[in-house]
Amino acid sequence: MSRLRWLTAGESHGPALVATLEGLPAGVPVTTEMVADHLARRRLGYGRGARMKFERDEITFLGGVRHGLSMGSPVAVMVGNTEWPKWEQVMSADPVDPAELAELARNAPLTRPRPGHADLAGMQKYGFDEARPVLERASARETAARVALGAVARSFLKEAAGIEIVSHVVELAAAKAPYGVYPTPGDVEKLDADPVRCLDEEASKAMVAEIDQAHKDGDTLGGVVEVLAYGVPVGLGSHVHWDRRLDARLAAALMGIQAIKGVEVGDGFELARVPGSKAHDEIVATEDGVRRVTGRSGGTEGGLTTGELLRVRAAMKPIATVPRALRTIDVATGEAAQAHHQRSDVCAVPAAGIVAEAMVALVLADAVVEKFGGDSVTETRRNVQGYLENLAIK
Ligand SMILES: Cc1cc2nc3c(=O)[nH]c(=O)nc-3n(C[C@H](O)[C@H](O)[C@H](O)COP(=O)(O)O)c2cc1C
Ligand SMILES: C=C(O[C@@H]1CC(C(=O)O)=C[C@@H](OP(=O)(O)O)[C@H]1O)C(=O)O
Repeated sequence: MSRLRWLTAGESHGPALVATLEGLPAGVPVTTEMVADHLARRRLGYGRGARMKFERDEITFLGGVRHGLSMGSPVAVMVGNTEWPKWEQVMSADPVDPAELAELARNAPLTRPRPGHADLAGMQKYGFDEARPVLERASARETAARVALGAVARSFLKEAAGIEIVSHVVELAAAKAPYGVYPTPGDVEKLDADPVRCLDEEASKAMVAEIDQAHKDGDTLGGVVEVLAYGVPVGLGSHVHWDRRLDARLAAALMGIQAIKGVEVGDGFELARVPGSKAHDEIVATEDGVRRVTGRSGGTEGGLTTGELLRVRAAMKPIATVPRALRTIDVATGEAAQAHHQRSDVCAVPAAGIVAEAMVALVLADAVVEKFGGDSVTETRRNVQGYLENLAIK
């Protein structure tokens, strides 16, 4: 069961986000630059709103890392919000003079909850009369903290087991990339240079056109991202209990990303539409050992990794803050109203792909530590190698 523990805290317009990762072996290369690179990738993507242009992610390690290597102690990282000076009173931890707050337009009560965001249900559940205390934490700003930890997790995966993670956008509204084209780690630079992180040029253009049209229409869009993990050894996760199943752990982690409403492992829902003879991956003996002729399962069977390419997809619903605002009620009066809207992303599917990579990295890192242990990454690597060399069936 889980060996790596991780938590995030912090609000969208608070001073910073913080994240901790406990259980990481010592000796994992971890640098501020490494985290900054992944946070910069999360900011990419055609269709993101104004905030992405002016805000910066300021990274500070607070613990767990020394001279570029993890020490085995909890890793703590802080991602500063450079927007903070504008929000110091609105989001102050300590009480602020109500007269001073009343002067601030930014602090106007958000009483017209947005359909599709956490606003209304959060206000009802926590007993707030406006949405600010809900949306501050529901916001996907929090995903910056996950991506920071994901950067650490993927460094561990590479060092311990040679695992590498890639993601791409496969659908954006009605535009689709050709099915069955899987980018490799060598394609990451090209993917990151594409406005929507799609490998296929035609599909990329169609996706950009979808975003332009939605922007003109005052609307928002969702899409589907696919995450691939190369080099995953056979036997992560387990068939023996539901919460040890790696497919279940991946699905929960991906579904835990804001706005993700569907997860598929391998061919997922499509497998329900074809007979068994076209659904499973036949097993053959090759010079490279036991292999599968296809990759429909997405690299897991019975909750265990098979040693083949791990492949999961996540479907993101359209952004909730629709510029052509949707119908709602003003909770202060009970009257019909239009949902509050100031600024927002038109589409954040490319960014969601980077967050999905981080979630897959954290789940796989947990599963590697669970199976192979190790207080240092050298020990983990030795255990991985020893296991693979001694597999009874290769
Ligand atoms: C990377 C990313 C960026 C997002 N940007 C916005 C945004 O600008 N405006 C918005 O209303 N929702 C945005 N969302 C979606 C909301 O965070 C999400 O819909 C909300 O937290 C409610 O959760 P739920 O959609 O899972 O029900 C974004 C999500 C992600 C993953
Ligand atoms: C700040 C980020 O994403 C935010 C996620 C988000 C939401 O509602 O989820 C709403 C927007 O923030 P605001 O309402 O302040 O414009 C996005 O910019 C980020 O990803 O770093």
